Amino acid sequence: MSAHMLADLDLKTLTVTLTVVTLAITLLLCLVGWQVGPRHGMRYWTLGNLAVMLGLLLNINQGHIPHSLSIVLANGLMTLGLGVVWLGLRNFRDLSQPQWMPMFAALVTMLLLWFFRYQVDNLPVRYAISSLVLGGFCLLCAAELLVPTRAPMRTASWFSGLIALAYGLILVARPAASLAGWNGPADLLGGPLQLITVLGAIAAQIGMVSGFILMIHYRNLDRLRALSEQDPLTGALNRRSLQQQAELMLCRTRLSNEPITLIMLDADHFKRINDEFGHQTGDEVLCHLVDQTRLHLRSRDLLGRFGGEEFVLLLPGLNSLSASQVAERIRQSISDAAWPTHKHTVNITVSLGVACSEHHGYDFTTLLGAADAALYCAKGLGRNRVEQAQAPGDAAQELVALRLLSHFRHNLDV
Ligand SMILES: Nc1nc2c(ncn2[C@@H]2O[C@H](COP(=O)(O)OP(=O)(O)OP(=O)(O)O)[C@@H](O)[C@H]2O)c(=O)[nH]1
Repeated sequence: MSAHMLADLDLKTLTVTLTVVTLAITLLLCLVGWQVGPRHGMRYWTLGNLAVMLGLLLNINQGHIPHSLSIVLANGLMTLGLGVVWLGLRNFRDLSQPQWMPMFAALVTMLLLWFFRYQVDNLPVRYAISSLVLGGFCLLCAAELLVPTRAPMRTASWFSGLIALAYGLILVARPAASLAGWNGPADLLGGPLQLITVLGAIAAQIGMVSGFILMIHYRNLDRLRALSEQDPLTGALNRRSLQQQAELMLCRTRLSNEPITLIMLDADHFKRINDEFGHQTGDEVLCHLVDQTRLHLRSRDLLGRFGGEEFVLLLPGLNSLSASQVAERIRQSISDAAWPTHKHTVNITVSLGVACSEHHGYDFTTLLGAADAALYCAKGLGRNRVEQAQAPGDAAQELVALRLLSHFRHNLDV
């Protein structure tokens, strides 16, 4: 925008526009808040914008209402509003929300403005105080937004954060510009820097609030995705997404020619735990099994609930020997960690079958079948043990015998 165009703009019209934009945005936030409920900081953002809008309304009536309202209270409300927006961002990130801080900042701002209006009438100092406090809160908002997060949340959060940072820097630079003599006392009420500040405020309002709404949208998407992918009881992947993610992982490891191992884990005599302690304890034991298992997994490993008390693990990059060692550690830690309920201590063990791509290839169903057969061996050989899958064709008859033995022991409950 050229200096001529800027000179054609008048501050009052721009400030009225900013007030109307803030009002529209507050209404929009109310509507969004209605849909998403009180969570996600939305209530703070709506209240914050409402306070900023009331402050602007008072401010544009300068000359028609007393300065105690149009300057002192107006700036107090704007400070409070931006502070409350900052609280909303902390609420969104599940951080503590020191509610005293915006109120304290607003009170101090009002006291100082009152002093520099009614005791010592000094416009540049008032200008510096309001710029520094409002700019400070914008920078605090930027600090909450420009944090490492995963895509696509990062796009929305950093978008808002960069806007808050840019606008915060403009605001705190204003007193410096005055000190440097770029903005004389006459310019404070309508000079180019003041016009740019108000234009910037309109853009920042629209940009930041659009970013907030996107942030809520991405968070809801994340939650929906987690709901559709996770087993609601244990938090492990559900069977459908286990299969999808396993097939992708198998494809990738085949292309990179890495080994990958599938482990099937099954709780021993789980029916007995349900019968003896009740289904609720049974459910808690399943969660405990998953927690214990996770302790031995890396972030890239997959853990899914295949059904009932049966879980599948996929360990990329591990051959059968290393994966069997992981399986053994899981078995050991579960059998060592008795599960204390409020009434009893439940001892639980697991059996595990291990099948590696080295012998069984990269097809999910084939690996699963091989690990399942190894699991049957582990059950047939007395449970609470790890068995490696036989190479294909090695021991078909032996497997049939072990399946029968496993069924027999299961029926006898030994
Ligand atoms: N509490 C609880 N129980 C479940 C859940 N899913 C399956 N089960 C129970 O898990 C038990 C599985 O029993 P079985 O298949 O006979 O196996 P098991 O008793 O563990 O015996 P082995 O596997 O042979 O050691 C059944 O009693 C199911 O009702 C669940 O989500 N919660």
